[in-house]
Amino acid sequence: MPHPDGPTVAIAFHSGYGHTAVIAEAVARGAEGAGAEVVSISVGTITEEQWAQLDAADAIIFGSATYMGTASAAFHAFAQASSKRWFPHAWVDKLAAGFTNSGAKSGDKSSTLGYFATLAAQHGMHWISLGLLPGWDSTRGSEDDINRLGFFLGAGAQSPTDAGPEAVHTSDIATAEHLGARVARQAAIFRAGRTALAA
Ligand SMILES: Cc1cc2nc3c(=O)[nH]c(=O)nc-3n(C[C@H](O)[C@H](O)[C@H](O)COP(=O)(O)O)c2cc1C
Repeated sequence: MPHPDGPTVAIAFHSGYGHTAVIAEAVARGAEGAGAEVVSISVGTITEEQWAQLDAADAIIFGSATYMGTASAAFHAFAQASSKRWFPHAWVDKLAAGFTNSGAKSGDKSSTLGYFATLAAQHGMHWISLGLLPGWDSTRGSEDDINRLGFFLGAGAQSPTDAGPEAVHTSDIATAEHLGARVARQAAIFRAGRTALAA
């Protein structure tokens, strides 16, 4: 349930074949569970009303499948269209975070997350990292550990290329829920801080 004075977290994502959409839903669940109002926007079909929702959000979480070592073409088209917001510094001081999903365990997902962080910096946003230690990095670990792929910049997920969205890994879903909750909490802190400073 959104908290009445809670932050608004927007998720701006692209998923060509539905796997990354499962991760986006998990991010949304996590943010909602932490008291945020959540707006999920599939950027390939973004409308003027949805651009306005991004402008009004406290935080924007960027998400895309990794295609050819970066975000999808549809996500890049969205990012380039966001230059209209860059000119007037419309998104400055919002919080930002990111998630991606790909076929290989690595698959150059770091490159996609790094791109999201650069996009956020270009807009003057504050980047929120994943905030988890790596899972599955010792003999006691397993692929069921949260953050099993060991990312720091954001949430990473791996889905087999020959299976549908139902095969998205439960650990990656839990990791994405964590990211959504963390961004919602940080956004609530920023919101409360701004209110306190303005009083
Ligand atoms: C055009 C294209 C490029 C891809 N490039 C990569 C890549 O660079 N690294 C990787 O691990 N997987 C790559 N994949 C696999 C996708 O990332 C993977 O299937 C992912 O689950 C797709 O997510 P989606 O269903 O949200 O589109 C690529 C797939 C396509 C269609």
